[in-house]
Formats: sequence, structure tokens, C-alpha cells
Amino acid sequence: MNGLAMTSTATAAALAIGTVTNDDTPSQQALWREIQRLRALLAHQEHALLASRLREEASRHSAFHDTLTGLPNRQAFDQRSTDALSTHQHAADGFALMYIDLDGFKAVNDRHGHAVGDELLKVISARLSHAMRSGDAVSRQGGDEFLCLLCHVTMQAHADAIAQKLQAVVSAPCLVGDQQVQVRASIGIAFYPQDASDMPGLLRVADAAMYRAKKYQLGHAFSDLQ
Ligand SMILES: Nc1nc2c(ncn2[C@@H]2O[C@H](COP(=O)(O)OP(=O)(O)OP(=O)(O)O)[C@@H](O)[C@H]2O)c(=O)[nH]1
Repeated sequence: MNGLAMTSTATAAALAIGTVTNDDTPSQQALWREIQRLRALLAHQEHALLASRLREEASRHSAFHDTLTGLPNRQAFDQRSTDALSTHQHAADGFALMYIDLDGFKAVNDRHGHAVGDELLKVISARLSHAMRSGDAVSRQGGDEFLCLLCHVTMQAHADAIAQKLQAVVSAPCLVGDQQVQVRASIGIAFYPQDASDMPGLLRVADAAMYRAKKYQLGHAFSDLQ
């Protein structure tokens, strides 16, 4: 039994004896003081336990979330994509991986300053997050790069529609202070299982497609084998 449980038990036992008033005998008054001491100890230990749980929760959150945007980070995405692979393998189902890289972000930093760039990243992250269906996942991989995992999306026409929606949410103008800033997105798309059967393979395909989309200003692109 830990210290908190022992204190709780002792307090419960003392309280079960009954109410003690100041008119009672010295031994009853001593018992009353002991109850008060145990109550204070219990409150202190409960407070310490709660504080330690909150600290644990905060450190777990920061290990899996990007500090600037609050989005799940690369580690969280690795875990999420491993789960998705195993679920979709068992269900003989597919998903799409979208690699999003902003276009023109460096110019925002250069023209308006890093703080404005930070705010823009936060706004875009919130918009992407809001655009996801439940069960889908978005993460910030670092810099101006994001990944989205879209469950049950296996057809180009479906992925086209989602990519266009994501491009629209990214490129909507954003007011930071009194500055209006705007960027675009290039998106590379890979399908599981058609393009690759593991995450490194899917990432390679989506990354190459994203570079093609950026180079030829396509907005979004698929594997060149499709
Ligand atoms: N404000 C801000 N800038 C960042 C952060 N992380 C990376 N950057 C900057 O983001 C920029 C990314 O550079 P690029 O990928 O060349 O940006 P881009 O102008 O969109 O160019 P392309 O990707 O080639 O289209 C660099 O200038 C980085 O310094 C961040 O957390 N906050």
C-alpha cells in the first residue's frame, strides 16, 4: 500500500469513530487533532499526485506535438501511420498519404518577419486540422511541411477533390496583425497499397510527386507510375 492509500485508510478509520467536539476529553481532543493532521496530509498528497499527473501528461503531449502549431509531430505521425497500415492491411482497405509543402513561405518570413511566419504556420495548421475528417490525421513534419493521412481514399478523383480543398484552405489570405499574407501549397499524393506497401515507400512516392507538383506548378500530383 502506498503512502497516500495508507493515509486515506487512516483518515477514513478516524472519521468512522465519530464527531469529536472541543468539549470532549483530552484523549478525544488528541484524536481530533490527529484527524486534522491526517486530513491536511491527505490534501497535500492528493495535490502532489495531481501535479505529478499533470506534469506527466504535459510531457507526453509535448513529446508528440509540435510546440509552435500544436499539431501532432513526426513521432506522432509515425505511430499513427503504423496503426493505419496494420488496420488497413487487415481490412484489405486503402488510404492516401498527402505530402504538403508551402510555396512562397520564405518570402513571408523575409518580407514580414519570422513572427508573422510563425502566426501564418499556426493559422494554416488550424485550417488543415479543421479540414480533416474524423479518423484522418495531419501532422507538421517541420518547417513548412505537413503530412495528411486520409483513410479509405483510394481513387484519384476522390484525392483530387481533397487536394483542391486543402489547397484552398492553405491559400486563403491570412491577416496577421495588420499584414495580409498568403502562400500556396504543393501536394504530392501516394496511395496505399497501390504505390507502396510501407510508410518509407509511400513517403518517397508522395515526396517525389510533391516536387513534381512544385516544379511544374501543378498544385498537386500523383505517382508518375499512375
Ligand atoms: N517563421 C518560421 N519559419 C520557419 C520555421 N521553420 C522553418 N522556417 C522557414 O521556412 C522557410 C522554408 O523555406 P522554403 O522551403 O525554401 O520555403 P518556400 O519559400 O515555401 O520555398 P519552396 O518550398 O521552395 O516553395 C525557411 O526560410 C525556414 O527558415 C518556423 O517554425 N517558423
